[in-house]
Amino acid sequence: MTSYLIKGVSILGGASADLLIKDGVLATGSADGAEVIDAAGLVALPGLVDLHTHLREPGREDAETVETGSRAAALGGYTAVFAMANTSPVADTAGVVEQVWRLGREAGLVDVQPIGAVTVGLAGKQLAELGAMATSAAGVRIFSDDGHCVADPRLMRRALEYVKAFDGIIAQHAEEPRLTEGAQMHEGEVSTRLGLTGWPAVAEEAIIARDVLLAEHVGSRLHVCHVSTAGSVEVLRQAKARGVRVTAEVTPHHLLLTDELAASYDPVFKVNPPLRTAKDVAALRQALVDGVIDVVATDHAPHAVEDKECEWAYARPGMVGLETALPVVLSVLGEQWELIAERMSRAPARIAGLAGHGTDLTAGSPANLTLVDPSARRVVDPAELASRSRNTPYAGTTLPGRIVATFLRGEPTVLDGKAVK
Ligand SMILES: NC(=O)N[C@@H](CC(=O)O)C(=O)O
Ligand SMILES: [Zn+2]
Repeated sequence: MTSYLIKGVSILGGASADLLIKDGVLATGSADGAEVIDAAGLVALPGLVDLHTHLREPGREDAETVETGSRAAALGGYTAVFAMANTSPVADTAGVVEQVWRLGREAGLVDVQPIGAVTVGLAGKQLAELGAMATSAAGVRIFSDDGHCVADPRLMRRALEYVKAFDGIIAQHAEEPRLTEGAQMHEGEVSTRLGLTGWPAVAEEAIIARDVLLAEHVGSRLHVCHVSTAGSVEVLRQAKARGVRVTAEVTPHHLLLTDELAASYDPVFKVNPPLRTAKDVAALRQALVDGVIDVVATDHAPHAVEDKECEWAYARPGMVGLETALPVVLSVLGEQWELIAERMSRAPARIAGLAGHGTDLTAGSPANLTLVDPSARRVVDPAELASRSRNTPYAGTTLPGRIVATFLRGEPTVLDGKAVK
């Protein structure tokens, strides 16, 4: 195995230092024979961990595959991603989660950890084989019907009870379906002006409020996907203060973009939950700093051209995000490297119980890390994305930061800003 000496790097914004990688781990001692990487001006972060990625395989390999999504992830500085279960067939059996897990291993660019569905076929009627997925080779710990809400409270309670036995997590896409029928965007001033049916903030907040009570009652772990409203933040703040075992994520796009963008009628801005108001964006940013929101998760949602380049009403919701997540977060938080490492690497690894990721880059830990050039600026060009899909809301936008290199267990997956395979 090649050894690497990363010279003159700033670890999490600290003074310039050298990092030695030997046999896949961070090491001390002689750097003889090591390949030298000049990292002057670069910042080293633990490899990023994404709790919410849609890889579309099996079923929609025209939009993304485990391999193309893994490459996009590595280029974004990620060393692990959690693959959502809304594939076709749905990842609701040990067989499908093992298939996704195996495809991830074969691609070898990031650790792909499958998320299992909560209900059979995401239909919200009957619990899936959670235990069989947990004990499968994929070792599933997180379950989600994401794309759909587990709306039936009795089913949600049962799921929380079931996973408690093995300290599993139910990740909820919080959307009361009766309140979002026909919804095209956030319900508010802009939706009224545009004449589009709205998804009210309360449709998200009501489910989060219900679920934190259920999680508290059961004593089990709840994770809230893509929190998007100021009211949700307040519900979470209160629940956490009471000691409820709840964690939450926010996407980069909900930290930056607002519902005003829907006025363009460009479906690239159509996403679930929808882009909200500037007031919501401000509350989400504050919650991320406070820790009421634990992690940034991409909700990378690639879609084929025909599903996005059509009329707003017919377009599928979702945006790609793996390759722009860190630049967007940098533009929002600035160079707060400790905070970025916590919210994009350590906290997600800790929540998921993912060993070897989100470490503090000291000798002995697996060399899962990424090198970022914070002084670089990049104009986002959809044509340059490694993802098989092009539905980025940042086309033509200048974002700070460039991912220069990523290492997975000491092997480079990205060098000089390019994927190595
Ligand atoms: N976020 C989205 O708008 N879409 C996601 C599903 C989801 O995360 O809810 C998708 O699978 O496309
Ligand atoms: Zn969702």
